[in-house]
Amino acid sequence: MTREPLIELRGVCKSFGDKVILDHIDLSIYRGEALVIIGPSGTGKSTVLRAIAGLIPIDSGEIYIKGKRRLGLIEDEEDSLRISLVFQQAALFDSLTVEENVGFFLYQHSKLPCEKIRELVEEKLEVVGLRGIGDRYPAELSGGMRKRVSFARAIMSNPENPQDNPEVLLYDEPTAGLDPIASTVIEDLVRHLQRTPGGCDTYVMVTHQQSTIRRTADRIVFLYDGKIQWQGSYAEIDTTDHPMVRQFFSASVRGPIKVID
Ligand SMILES: Nc1ncnc2c1ncn2[C@@H]1O[C@H](COP(=O)(O)OP(=O)(O)OP(=O)(O)O)[C@@H](O)[C@H]1O
Repeated sequence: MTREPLIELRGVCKSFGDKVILDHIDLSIYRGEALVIIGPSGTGKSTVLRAIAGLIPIDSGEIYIKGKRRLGLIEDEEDSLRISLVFQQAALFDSLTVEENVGFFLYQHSKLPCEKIRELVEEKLEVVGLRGIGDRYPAELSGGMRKRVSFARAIMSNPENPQDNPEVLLYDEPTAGLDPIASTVIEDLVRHLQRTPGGCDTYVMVTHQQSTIRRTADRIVFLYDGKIQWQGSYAEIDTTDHPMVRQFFSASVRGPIKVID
């Protein structure tokens, strides 16, 4: 029996001006998968995430969500699954409390009583290990805590609309700028959310950090020059003789990847 992907990109192309960023990308994401996209800076990794999220239009190709072709952007139509994006910066509203930030979607889009929303927020804060901080403001938190608050917001769901529960999380460099220990906390949390009811079992992540790749990837895709150049597991990084992967992980300036000055 063939599994149907949750999300499928077929021949996706995207240029900015005359710069081709994605050149006929084919990529399938299956339920329960932990997919990590790697590659040199400026190669289009975040663009892939934003295309999957429906935040930017693609020039050509097709994106299928649970087998149904997406025709516009996320704001134009209802996807049959909710995709949540966790940005590199936690992107919290500074003037709102943690509780108001995490519950933002429900305060805006549901008729649930405030008391119920507060309870749901507290449950999600507990999942990310931050119980009892709902009254604080983002400025009072460390960078790692702010990230975890943004994770809680991403997995927020509405019990009145279970179809709104996030089924895919997109993480854009969740450990960028964090020290190694804070990174470990986030990496553990990513895996924890994947395995915990009330979390989200499928994710696609972009990261540059080797520890994050090692600890959070089931499958890795290597993007360069508009194309997926290589796919494999973390263990296969050590054994592959693919020249781009070798160059990337040996941090060499010599090889097929052009160094941008
Ligand atoms: N909205 C936009 N308008 C014009 N150019 C853009 C836009 N978004 C991205 N780009 C360009 O597309 C290229 C790919 O950007 P993208 O952010 O996807 O790369 P990336 O692989 O995620 O990079 P990094 O690892 O540095 O975060 C870059 O050259 C970037 O400047």
